[in-house]
Amino acid sequence: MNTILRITRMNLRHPWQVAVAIGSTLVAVTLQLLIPQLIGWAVDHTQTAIGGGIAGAAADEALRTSALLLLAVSVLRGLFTLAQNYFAEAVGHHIAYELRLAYYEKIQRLSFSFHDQAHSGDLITIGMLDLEGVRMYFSTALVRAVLLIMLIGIGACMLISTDLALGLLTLSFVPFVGWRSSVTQLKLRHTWLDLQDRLSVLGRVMEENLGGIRVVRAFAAQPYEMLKFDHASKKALGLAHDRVDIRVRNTSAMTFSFLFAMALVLWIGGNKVIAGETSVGTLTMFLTFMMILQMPVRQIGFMVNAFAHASTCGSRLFGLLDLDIAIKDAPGARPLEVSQGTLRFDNVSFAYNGIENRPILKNISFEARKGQTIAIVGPPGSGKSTMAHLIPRFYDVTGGTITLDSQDVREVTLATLRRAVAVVQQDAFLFSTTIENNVAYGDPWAEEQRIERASESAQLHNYILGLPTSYKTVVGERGVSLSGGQRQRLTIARTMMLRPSVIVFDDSTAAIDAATEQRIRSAMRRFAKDRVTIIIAHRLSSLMHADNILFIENGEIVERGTHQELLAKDGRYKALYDLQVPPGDDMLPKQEGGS
Ligand SMILES: Nc1ncnc2c1ncn2[C@@H]1O[C@H](COP(=O)(O)OP(=O)(O)OP(=O)(O)O)[C@@H](O)[C@H]1O
Repeated sequence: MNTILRITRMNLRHPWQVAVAIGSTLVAVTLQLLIPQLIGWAVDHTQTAIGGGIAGAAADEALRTSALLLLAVSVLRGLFTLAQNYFAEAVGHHIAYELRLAYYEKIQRLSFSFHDQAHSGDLITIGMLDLEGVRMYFSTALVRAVLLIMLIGIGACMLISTDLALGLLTLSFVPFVGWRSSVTQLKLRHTWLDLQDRLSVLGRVMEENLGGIRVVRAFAAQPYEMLKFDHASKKALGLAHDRVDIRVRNTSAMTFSFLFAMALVLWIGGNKVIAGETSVGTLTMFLTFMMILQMPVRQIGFMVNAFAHASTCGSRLFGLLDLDIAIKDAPGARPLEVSQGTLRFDNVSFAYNGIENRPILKNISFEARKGQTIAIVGPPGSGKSTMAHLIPRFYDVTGGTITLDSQDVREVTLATLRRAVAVVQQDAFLFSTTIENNVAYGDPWAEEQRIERASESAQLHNYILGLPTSYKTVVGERGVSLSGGQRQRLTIARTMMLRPSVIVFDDSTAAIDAATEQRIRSAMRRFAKDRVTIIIAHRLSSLMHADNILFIENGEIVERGTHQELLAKDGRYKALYDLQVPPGDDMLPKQEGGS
């Protein structure tokens, strides 16, 4: 009920369109109620004229007048129905527009901990189908309710006041058809929700298949994938059959009860006409009214369903819109001001979703000053990426503090923090647009020369120039037309377009060969002078030049120091070094001593 009230209140934010839609409905219904009366009146007048022996001109006149009146009423009714539909739809579309923006904005702001658990397919379903359910509420539920209440209510009063017995007979099919249609629609709705679930499973199977099409082909898994799809598809087909079954059986029952009531009206009404208790015109009016009432009464079910549908869709949609955002600006947060550019981790601990008994990071402390390079190395799953994700507040620390120039990252505005901290992600995600747009993603108005300089530093410029449409080349979905290494270099160029105070390379050169990586590092030397650089890598050649190397194991720093200091310690780092470098072979690039 709260959801319905909330949607109604949203509709009322467009008062004049709502007023025109409801006003037009009222006029259209009034005109519709005139039609049976006009027909009855025409029949009676014509009959009186024939009975009085003045057939010819008077009967003609009566017929012409009623035909013209009928035409005028029908045209007017059509025009008001048009206005009703137009404005009711307009209200719905305005609401859909507002909700779509609010929904998209909310999804943009919801924190990573939410997105870690939500399925993107489900979020798209809420944003499309549930939003559509709320959009339809005004025209299919509210306006239809006004129309049906008016039509059936006023019509019933008119008929009963004309002839009690015939009136009750005429309306006798209304409760049955109204009930059957509501039950049917609610049953259909139930199966519709099931069908939605099954279709979204089907969507997920398809989405996953398309996303992993290379894996499917490489494993020759098409038959298995077909089987999976067929299984999900058959379930949907079974439900679709059930729905047709429910609909057909109920349509027949409703049509039968209507025709049965009509036969009764004709029989008893006919007897009344013969007995002189009522006129042929009145009987015609009753029968015409039944015809007019048939469709709206069947729509009672649609209306009941529309209320239920709007309520379910609305509660899902509002459930998401009302979610509290875990990571947002603290009250009174100030813009981050960077002068020295010193990053500090002070006794930082972290656990995903606040699950304290599964800590991912424990008591991490280190400091990095402007111009320094910090490297993080350690076994897979030891918490390296997690450390990087805490700096721009993708997640909040569960203990300790992270500061940038002594300002706690939780106390500055998110917008300024994220401009100051750039992360080149492990997963090189590209948008399906041109190379130029991808590089300039963080600064869409950047001049061409800057885009080219960033691409040059990322060792991609020459490759791009060799493409037929150079920087205007479209990279395909997720950058599918580029190699893994090219994608990574493009994401490096994209980040170099920004001027962050802290830049994190999260295993972002893993797909780039060592020689190209070295050239990128040389090109970046000037860039690195003005900021803190954090390198996360498994390949020691990517990080051994760092000023400070942190070796992480099980979320703790177990060793720290420069490359030489760590080798001298003869601990975990040295063991990893020995694995990667054959004894006697020195990997440290001779021309590079530092960052
Ligand atoms: N979003 C998440 N929700 C819950 N647990 C997570 C999430 N991301 C990572 N983890 C867990 O946290 C631990 C550390 O993950 P993290 O990605 O930081 O490791 P890593 O050292 O960067 O690994 P790799 O070298 O393989 O990239 C892992 O055990 C992982 O399963």
